[in-house]
Amino acid sequence: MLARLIGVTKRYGKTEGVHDLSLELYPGQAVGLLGLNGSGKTTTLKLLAGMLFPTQGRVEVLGKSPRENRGQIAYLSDADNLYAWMTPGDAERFMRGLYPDFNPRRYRELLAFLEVPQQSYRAMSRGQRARLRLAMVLARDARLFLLDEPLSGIDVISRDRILKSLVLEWREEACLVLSTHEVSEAEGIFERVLLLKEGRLALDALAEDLRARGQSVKDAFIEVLA
Ligand SMILES: Nc1ncnc2c1ncn2[C@@H]1O[C@H](COP(=O)(O)OP(=O)(O)OP(=O)(O)O)[C@@H](O)[C@H]1O
Repeated sequence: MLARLIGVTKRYGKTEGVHDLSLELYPGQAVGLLGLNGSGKTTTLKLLAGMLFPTQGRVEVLGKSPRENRGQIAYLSDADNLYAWMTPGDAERFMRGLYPDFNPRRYRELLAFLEVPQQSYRAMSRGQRARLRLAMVLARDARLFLLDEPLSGIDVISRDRILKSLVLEWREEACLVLSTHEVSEAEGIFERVLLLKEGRLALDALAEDLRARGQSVKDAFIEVLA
């Protein structure tokens, strides 16, 4: 097992971000984290990344707290948060300085695959910015990848191409958790889907088990929300 949440509740004052959440993540898995707006996806990813502490319960990454294993975790927030002057080359130097596991060769392959233009962040479109931030994070050799709505702003044709390539060629040694509220996007892509509803884990299923039941991810989603 690579990471787990054990009975985790996170409260923000009176609001609950997640409630009594338990789940286990394994190497080689590409997991789709689904849910409506406000269902707790970002909270879950931040708890796993060690950016939030549980109000109750425990989070472990490789048997330690996420903070103790920070070097093994690659987290991509949903915020548009790079320096305006940074070009892809500057971003490479920045990441190399920060993360010993940053792989420059993979980064350059990703820049080409994601068609990131060689210009400053400020001059990029929203989708181009999302592509650059994705390349920066995926170029790491971390064990746990936590991507919060990484494709938001990217056009629908490219989203499909990027997601398929990312998930279907996922690395054996690492686990990917990718959040999206676009349920249709998860169809036929992820081997496992987690569905959050009002901060609770409403479904944790292997796609093949859903298929065996004759259910699509969307069917399961609608059933859970009903
Ligand atoms: N900093 C905060 N302060 C107060 N409440 C918060 C905070 N962050 C999140 N929440 C609340 O926690 C709940 C879960 O939010 P979260 O951002 O985890 O959902 P989400 O599934 O990522 O939503 P979205 O799809 O809109 O990004 C929501 O009710 C939200 O209002």
